[in-house]
Amino acid sequence: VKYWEERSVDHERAIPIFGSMLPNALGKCSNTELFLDIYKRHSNKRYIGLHNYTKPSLFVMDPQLIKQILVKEFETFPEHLQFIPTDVDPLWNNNLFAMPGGEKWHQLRSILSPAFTSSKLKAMFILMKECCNGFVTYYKSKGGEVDVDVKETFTRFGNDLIASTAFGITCNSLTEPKNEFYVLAKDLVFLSAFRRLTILINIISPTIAKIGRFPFFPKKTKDFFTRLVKDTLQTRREKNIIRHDMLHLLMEFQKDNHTYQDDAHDMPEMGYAPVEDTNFGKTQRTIKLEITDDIITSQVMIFFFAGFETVSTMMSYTIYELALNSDIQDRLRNEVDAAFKSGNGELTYDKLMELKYLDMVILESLRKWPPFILLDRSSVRPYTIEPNEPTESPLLLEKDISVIFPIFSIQRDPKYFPNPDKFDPERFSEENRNNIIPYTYIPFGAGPRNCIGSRFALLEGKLIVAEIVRNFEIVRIEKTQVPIIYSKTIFNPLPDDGIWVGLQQRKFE
Ligand code: HEM
Repeated sequence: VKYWEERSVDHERAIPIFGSMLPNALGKCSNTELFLDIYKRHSNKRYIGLHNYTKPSLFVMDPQLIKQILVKEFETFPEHLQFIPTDVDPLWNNNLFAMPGGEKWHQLRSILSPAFTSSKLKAMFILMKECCNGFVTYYKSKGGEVDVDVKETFTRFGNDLIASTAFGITCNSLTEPKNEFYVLAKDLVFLSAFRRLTILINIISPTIAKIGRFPFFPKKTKDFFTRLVKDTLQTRREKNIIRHDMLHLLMEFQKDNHTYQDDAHDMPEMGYAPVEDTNFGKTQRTIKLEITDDIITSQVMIFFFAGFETVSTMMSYTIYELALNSDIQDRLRNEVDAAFKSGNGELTYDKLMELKYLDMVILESLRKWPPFILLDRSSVRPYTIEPNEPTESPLLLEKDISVIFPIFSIQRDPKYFPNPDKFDPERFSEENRNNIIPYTYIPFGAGPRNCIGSRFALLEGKLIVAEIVRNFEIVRIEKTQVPIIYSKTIFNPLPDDGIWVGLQQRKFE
């Protein structure tokens, strides 16, 4: 616990085992509040040291330094802190997120990137629309006004959407709430107390974690999804089935495992560029990695894992803010209604992309409520942070040091976003967005390891929000929590009792 003191770095107090995390470990506050408090105590500094339990971690708050570590020094900080030892659960360890940042990750990232270009997203848009229609039809069938826990319902919607676009499976978790896919998928994504403990053991003592060999995914769910992917692959191969989803794209790559021109430059201008562009992925690469069925399974699992909770959080908070801000809702509805009208009652991909106010609303939702409160990186070689001022000294970071970037706190800092608790889409108007200080808005991360699914997530989020605003008035009800009381056990900024709003069916002449 003297790690930072010995290096004369300003730091948060730490105690054995719990490090700087005691208030959360004792259930006194949520993670969101813990990190927000730490940030507020030190927000005039570039960085401080803290202890993530026993792991010394550098807590970086300065946007310039964030850029330096995430982008310029990517080769020094190319990976995340490992949740479990690298050889314990291949299904987890072989996915893009968990993989250490070497050549294998580079190659896999290059292989997967084309799945998220505009042409591929456009093809998947049709599948997304089917899921949206299912959602709207379900709530319309209830008639009048319904009270909805949007977190729960978007978790179901997000499940069906990613089941369709990644796994190639059709399910309706609203009309069949206990379908096997949904029940097991929740098991996969939900971090039970035991799974959280295994992650913690790996942070506190990687040696014990290596001996324990606790897998990341529960066996039953892992077996179910592995079998499902294998069976789907086999059926498609036998019957030559083509469905425009991620499984199909991965199968195509498996067949033609050579060189391709990464068409990342074909990315649509999805409103405000969610991440800093880098040159990575824009050059021609020769892919040597063999895409086995197991590698395919690992990737669809991570798309599921990474895109299920995050997207449902983004959509829930957007709808929640619209319920609380009726003026913003009305303005958005006017824009959406006009788009439906010009498409004769249909919302096309191109029309959706043109909706500027919708873009501003979603971006502001991701500012105020980023689904991940932190980003992290680990170093693979020593690195020195040079001083910025005469009073500072160089700081030598050793190999394997963990670096944390408090996205939630930065995006709620009044220095960067005045009146930060106000939901104000104008921050992202065409004139204003240029004034946002780079690296103070990074809900999808930044640098080569940014979120590969950001455009997919924005498309999905925009589509369902537009459909809801088109078909329902969103209203505040008694159960709508203001302010939100964060759960002390869920890592990210969510309440324990759901996010409630009322949906009133609109009447069209
Ligand atoms: C609103 C929704 C989402 C948010 C806020 C989000 C956020 C993030 C963040 C913060 C990271 C880490 C970036 C970094 O460390 O710089 C990440 C990584 C990742 N995300 Fe997302 N994500 C979302 C949706 C999705 C979706 C829908 C998918 C897949 C279809 C996805 C797949 C991934 C993958 C595979 C990675 C790891 C990338 C790599 O390490 O190369 N995410 N996401």
